[in-house]
Amino acid sequence: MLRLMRSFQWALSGIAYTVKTQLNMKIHLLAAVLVTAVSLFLKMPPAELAVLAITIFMVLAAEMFNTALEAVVDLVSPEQHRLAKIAKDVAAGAVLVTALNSLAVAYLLIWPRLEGLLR
Ligand SMILES: Nc1ncnc2c1ncn2[C@@H]1O[C@H](COP(=O)(O)OP(=O)(O)OP(=O)(O)O)[C@@H](O)[C@H]1O
Repeated sequence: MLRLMRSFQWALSGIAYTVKTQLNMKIHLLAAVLVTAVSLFLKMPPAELAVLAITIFMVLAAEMFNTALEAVVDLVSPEQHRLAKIAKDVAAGAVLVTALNSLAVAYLLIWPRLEGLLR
């Protein structure tokens, strides 16, 4: 039980590290809070809220994997290296892909409802 609690604590400190050190993570979290508030205000059905939740957590998890990979690359290759650049750029690209996906999901699920309200 103690081991489980320690692992949980370490996982939380990984989340805290990412929020503290990565500006992008702060931006993702702000966007997540705004999208959640708007979707609750719009009284979206549970299935659509679930899609939004999956989308939001995918972006946050991708940013954390990116941060972890950056740390490993800086550890093993503090000097410039072609492969270090590939690793960092591909990981950053993965975050961008999840962010683009979140824009598509917001456009498909939230925009039609907001547009309906504004009419
Ligand atoms: N050891 C390295 N060798 C080669 N290129 C690197 C290395 N470290 C970083 N780069 C490249 O330099 C650019 C900037 O990387 P850097 O890590 O400074 O910022 P970042 O990727 O935006 O991450 P963050 O700002 O979150 O620390 C990226 O294209 C990255 O791939």
